[in-house]
Amino acid sequence: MTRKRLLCIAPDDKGARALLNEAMLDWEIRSVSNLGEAGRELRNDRYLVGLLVHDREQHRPAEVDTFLRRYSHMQWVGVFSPRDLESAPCRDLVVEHLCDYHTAPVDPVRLAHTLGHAHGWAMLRRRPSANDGHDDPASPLVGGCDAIARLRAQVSRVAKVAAPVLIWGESGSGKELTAQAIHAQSDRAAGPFVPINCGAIAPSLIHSELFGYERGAFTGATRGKAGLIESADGGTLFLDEIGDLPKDLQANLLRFLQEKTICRLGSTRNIRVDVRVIAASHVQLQQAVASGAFREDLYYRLAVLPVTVPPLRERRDDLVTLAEYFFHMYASEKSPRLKGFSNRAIEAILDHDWPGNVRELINRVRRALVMSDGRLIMPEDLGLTRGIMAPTPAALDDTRMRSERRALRECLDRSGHNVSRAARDLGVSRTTMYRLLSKHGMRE
Ligand SMILES: Nc1ncnc2c1ncn2[C@@H]1O[C@H](COP(=O)(O)OP(=O)(O)OP(=O)(O)O)[C@@H](O)[C@H]1O
Repeated sequence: MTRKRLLCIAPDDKGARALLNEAMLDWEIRSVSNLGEAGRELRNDRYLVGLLVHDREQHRPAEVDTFLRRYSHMQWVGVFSPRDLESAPCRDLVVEHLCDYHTAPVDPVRLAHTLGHAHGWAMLRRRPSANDGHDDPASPLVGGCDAIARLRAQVSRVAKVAAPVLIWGESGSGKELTAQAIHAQSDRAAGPFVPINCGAIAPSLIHSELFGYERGAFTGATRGKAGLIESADGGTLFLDEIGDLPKDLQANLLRFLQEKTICRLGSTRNIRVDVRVIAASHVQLQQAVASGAFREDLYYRLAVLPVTVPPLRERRDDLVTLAEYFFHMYASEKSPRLKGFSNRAIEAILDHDWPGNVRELINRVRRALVMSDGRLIMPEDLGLTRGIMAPTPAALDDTRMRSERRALRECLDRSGHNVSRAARDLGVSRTTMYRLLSKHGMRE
């Protein structure tokens, strides 16, 4: 049997030891003297139960409130002097955050009983999940499923070399986070990570944004300015939605990748820049190459190390881990009474197809933190009650997308992933089939 662990926050260690006597021999107890130390301990280690011995001199109610909000996934028991409990802010702390409290002088045997009870509750509330997503605390990519383990392994491998990386994945699946992980594990980690979304900048501005300009290069250029490539010197440049890069700039980027120099707009001087390029796209670039929208030579330059981020629906084992991770990440936005997800909410999360991937999950969890007024999040707080909600145009779209995706997947499986045969079975042309596959971000 694993030992029960307690984090005790008490101003003096002797006082804490006196409280936690022989009745708690089966506990592993760590005692700290203030909230700062407690925060450090909780960032490094996991506890289910905490004991707060309140000290009026040291603990400002607002600070304690912020601290307990942050660690609201734990069960907290408090010890207060009778005088403390006369003050309204202290009483609020008890009501909002604690599962139980004792008034000093404390009976150690009763306290041990309360803490045991709190531990029992904490164990009941804990959901077994894939390593709680902590099997590699150094990686920002949360999740323990095979697909994420493979992605983490790929990240470690490509981080060791300097060649360009091309990340493919649906929108919101974690491409930028993957790029950040590669940068953080590379020998450029101390240098800058500069992201740019090629689809979000007006085509007329991308050139000067990427390559910079000299004074007088165009009307209004009263001063010269370094571009994003230059500002990433010594680090990593992340080019998101690379498929949206205009054709003329594709040629400039290719030249930069080949020669490692850039030339600012309005200048003839080449500047040497040491930058690793990671590009990302939510569409299959091969199709853009086939249609002539993307330069083939640039594609092969960028795709030296291809990395695929799997969509969330292919990481079902991680859904609960991720939902709980974001619940805690945004815990400061919730009412302290809200303790977690109801079983029905978990079922709804597992049942949903997540077309918007991890970003959609974050948005739904944050919405639920604000909308829920009970102790547990319900499916309706997440906006995941299909039967009850009036169908909106967005919901209809969602349904159509889902059935299209299902039909595509089934046909492809039946045809042994032969696109021509799957297209025939569906009664569509091969071109339409490729368009559908691209629309749904499915690779074949
Ligand atoms: N495995 C993960 N663990 C924790 N957070 C994640 C994970 N994957 C994605 N996220 C979070 O989800 C959000 C969306 O991820 P990100 O921006 O990396 O997606 P993207 O694929 O680059 O999206 P887009 O294509 O729209 O630019 C971010 O807040 C990111 O931190």
